[in-house]
Amino acid sequence: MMNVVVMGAGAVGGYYGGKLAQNGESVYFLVRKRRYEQLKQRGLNIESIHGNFSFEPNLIVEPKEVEQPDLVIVALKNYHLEGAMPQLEELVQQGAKLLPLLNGVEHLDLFIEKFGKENVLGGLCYIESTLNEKGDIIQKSPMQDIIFGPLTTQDSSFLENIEKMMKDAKIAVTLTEEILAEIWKKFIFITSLSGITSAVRAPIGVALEDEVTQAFLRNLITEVYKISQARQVEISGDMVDTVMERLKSVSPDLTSSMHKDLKKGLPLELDSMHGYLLTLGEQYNIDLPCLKAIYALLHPYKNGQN
Ligand SMILES: NC(=O)C1=CN([C@@H]2O[C@H](COP(=O)(O)OP(=O)(O)OC[C@H]3O[C@@H](n4cnc5c(N)ncnc54)[C@H](OP(=O)(O)O)[C@@H]3O)[C@@H](O)[C@H]2O)C=CC1
Ligand SMILES: CC(C)(CO)C(=O)C(=O)O
Repeated sequence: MMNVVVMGAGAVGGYYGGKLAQNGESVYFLVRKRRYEQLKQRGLNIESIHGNFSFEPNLIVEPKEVEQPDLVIVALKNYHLEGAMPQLEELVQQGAKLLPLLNGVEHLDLFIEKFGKENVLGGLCYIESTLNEKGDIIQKSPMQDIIFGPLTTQDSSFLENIEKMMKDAKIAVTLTEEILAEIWKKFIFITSLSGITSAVRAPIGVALEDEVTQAFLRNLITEVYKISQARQVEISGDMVDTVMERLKSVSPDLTSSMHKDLKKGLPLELDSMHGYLLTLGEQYNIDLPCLKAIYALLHPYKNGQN
């Protein structure tokens, strides 16, 4: 059995780690002091559209508490990464491979540079989950997909074991050789969705109902797609139409984790998402008026209000 470390027992890590632990996998939740106290006291409680569950998580505060870590599910916010790097480094030195599920692509370059492609898998997730004021995880929409894959040659049985472990835990998982394209497809989707829902301060249905806002959204998607093409990411089909159709097909109540964080007064992953795209735009000399507008509108709130 694999030893899985979940770094970031929040809305994403707590949910997926919880599903694996519930299914009898060996899961360690590497947490900081405040979350340690909270989870020790209350346990990990997941209120999910797929069925509620609660359990006592196996909490650790130091990487050395795991004898042989095989896989680290990294589910931190991008702005937490710097503080977490020494522990991630320790885990990699102990033999673990990293599977980041963060939104964005900037962290991937950072991980590859620091740890080498052979120690990092590409990954992403589609899930709408959030923490309530007690630290419990709330999941109201059904998606719970993880897509992952190798960035370089990897032992295929290791990858298949991860896939099987997740499937057995009823996580909708896809193992792909095209992980970079999948990461970019998610990036195009999420920077558009999070940008528009946060700027409008409403779920996606509101932006789609208004002709002017819908047209802005389409232009926003087009801008991010252009950057992916400048980066030579292979994405087949009409990505702008695909994203528009996907946004129209989801519940009008769907909103982004960025919009939820904005409402809670928490910091936003603005620099690693829209800010990062603007940096790439400058590099490739692409005009990005919609992205610039989104970035400017959200900038006052990027460090949170608490
Ligand atoms: N929520 C969602 O619906 C989705 C989120 N994502 C992405 O997934 C990533 C994680 O998001 P989400 O789960 O919502 O974020 P949360 O804020 O809910 O969880 C992040 C967790 O990381 C913990 N943390 C921070 N630093 C450390 C550290 N050094 N060691 C251990 N734990 C640490 C925080 O704990 P504490 O501060 O309490 O110590 C917190 O519990 C983001 O990139 C997000 O964009 C992707 C898809 C959907
Ligand atoms: C849109 C969603 C919920 C899909 O995973 C997401 O990734 C986010 O809000 O961060």
